[in-house]
Order: sequence, then structure tokens, then C-alpha cells
Amino acid sequence: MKQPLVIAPSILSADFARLGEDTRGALEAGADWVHFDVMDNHYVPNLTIGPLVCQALRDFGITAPIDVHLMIEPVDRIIPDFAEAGASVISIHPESTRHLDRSLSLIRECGCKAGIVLNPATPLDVLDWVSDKIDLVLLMSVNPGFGGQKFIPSALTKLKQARRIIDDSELEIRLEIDGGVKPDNAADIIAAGADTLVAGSAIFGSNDYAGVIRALRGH
Ligand SMILES: O=C(CO)[C@H](O)[C@H](O)COP(=O)(O)O
Ligand SMILES: [Fe+2]
Repeated sequence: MKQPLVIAPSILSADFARLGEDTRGALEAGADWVHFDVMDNHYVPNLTIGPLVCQALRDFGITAPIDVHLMIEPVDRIIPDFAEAGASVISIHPESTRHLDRSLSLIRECGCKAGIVLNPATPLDVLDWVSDKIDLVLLMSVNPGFGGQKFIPSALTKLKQARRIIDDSELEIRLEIDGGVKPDNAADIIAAGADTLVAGSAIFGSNDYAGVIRALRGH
């Protein structure tokens, strides 16, 4: 069953020199979660932020769920560090770990919700074998590594298929979409079955966070 819509601004597009203020600004403007992109210059060709920055946001007073998207390889070593630093959800790409079942179990053992992230060309089949171990499926609608890319249209077909799989499972699993989400494609994305929208450049590239967040919700 579809859950209430969540808007998760990707802080990848925030001003890193004012990360606390920008994050707070997006939440005060109506966002629900903070999407936290972790890149290692190995799994993806870019390098971003780690547990210290997650902890810094908590210390700054950010209480909203922090949705950690790990684009790193390997993942197991860093999962407990993110849990301790205040992560709420930790999502991993199946090809970034040798033992997916073990890594997903580790996320829950550390007290976080577990997510699986599928790249644009990665099939949905893996969901058959991990559905009892996940709280969230994140479909990438761009190739991971950078903000500000164009939405890949086939992600809409994949969203519809993932929605059917989740509904058939009768499990409480969120369906999140990440990459190129904008006010002008949000309605189609929601209609295709997404209940959690990540948006980085659309929100932080605007000087009206509240207006963009309202538009993403379709208001
Ligand atoms: O995971 C990501 C990139 O790998 C980002 O979350 C994503 O690209 C968000 O940025 P934008 O909304 O600007 O596309
Ligand atoms: Fe992301």
C-alpha cells in the first residue's frame, strides 16, 4: 500500500559552507527527510561526505530522518558508523557488497531502516530475495555520482513494476526515486507509484524552497 508522500531534499546540491542552515531551511520550507549522498570516488566517480558530517547535522539540531544513500564500496565497515552518527535509513546498491543479505541485516541490527538502491539498468529481480529485509526501495532515475542530471524516462516503467511488486508483497516498503526529479515531472512520478521523492538541484538551486516543495507535492 502506498504510504504518505515524503519529500527528501538531496543536500548534495546544498551550499556545503552553510550545510546546517541550508538543511534547516529546506525542512522549515516543508521537506520531510534529509537525503544524504555518500560517494567514495571508487563505486562512483565523485567524492562527498561521511559520518562526521551526518553527526554534525545532528549536533546542529537537525531532527528529521536522515536518509543515507551509500554509493561506496565496500559498505559493511561504514554502516555502524553511520548508525552511530544519527542515520535513520541506510540504503545500499547490491553491486557494492559481496553479501547483500548480510549487509541489509547489518543495517537493521544497527537500528536503522534498510534500503536497496537499483541503478537505471539494474533489474528488479533482486527484490524477490530481499523483500523481508528492506524498508525501502530506491530507484535511480540517473546514473549515480552527480546531482543535476536529466531524469531517465524508463524509470517511470520501472516504478510501476516496483509498485506492483511492493503491493503484492503486502509489506510496508517505501518506493523512493532519485535523480532529475523536478516540479514538471513529479506528478507522473507519483502517478507511477513513488511515495518518496528525492530532489537536490530542483530545491537547492531555487531561492524559493517552499514553492518548489509545494510544486513537487502537486499543490
Ligand atoms: O544520488 C544522487 C546522485 O547520485 C542524488 O541524490 C541525485 O542526483 C539528486 O540530485 P538531483 O535532484 O539534482 O538529480
Ligand atoms: Fe541519492
